[in-house]
Amino acid sequence: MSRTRIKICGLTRPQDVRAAVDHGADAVGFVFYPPSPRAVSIDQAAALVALLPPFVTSVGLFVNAGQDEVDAVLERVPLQLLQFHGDETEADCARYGRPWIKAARMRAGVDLVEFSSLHPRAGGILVDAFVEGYGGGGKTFDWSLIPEGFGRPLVLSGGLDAGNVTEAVRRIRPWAVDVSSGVERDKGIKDAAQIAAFIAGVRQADG
Ligand SMILES: O=C(O)c1ccccc1N[C@@H]1O[C@H](COP(=O)(O)O)[C@@H](O)[C@H]1O
Repeated sequence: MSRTRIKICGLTRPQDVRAAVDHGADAVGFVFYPPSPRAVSIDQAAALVALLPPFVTSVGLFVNAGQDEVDAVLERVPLQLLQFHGDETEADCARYGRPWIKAARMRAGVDLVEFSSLHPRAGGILVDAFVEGYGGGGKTFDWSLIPEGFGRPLVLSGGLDAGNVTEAVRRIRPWAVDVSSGVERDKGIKDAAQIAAFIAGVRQADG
């Protein structure tokens, strides 16, 4: 069994990028969704991505962004993976010639297999709790909505933190986990000790 990949999302400060990298994150996420308290400008993101060493993936998160908006970011920020967290169609996501993952907003009645069939070219399906405002809500969802043997790379997110991630990984065995609120001391302000504890919690489940 390979180790669970870890993404730390919603970084806004150089020291938080360094903490994520130093503690062993595989990917870091930057939010390009203006209403989010974690939103970064293009200049800010370019400076933060420049801090990343090789083999740590830079991820750009978008919510129902226009093509011009995404293109403007991609022109200046070397993002390696796109995360579409809104109501984007497969065609919307495929426009940029970059790999992407697609978020499913989970609540009772959502059929993940059907959702997945609508996004056949996404590199993975991220599952997050349905919240007003699209994400970053620090809310868990009913993990039994995830079918056993899902069959595609699954990124588990939504309300994960150092206190629940070990159980989550043991139970779901996702390809990766993604966390934002659960490693923060304030919105957009990460806490190095919580990042370290979160990553240790994942590794404990990996065995
Ligand atoms: O982080 C945000 O502000 C955000 C805004 C809009 C859409 C998604 C957002 N973040 C993503 O939400 C999930 C769950 O986050 P949390 O750990 O529950 O806070 C995660 O995938 C973030 O990447």
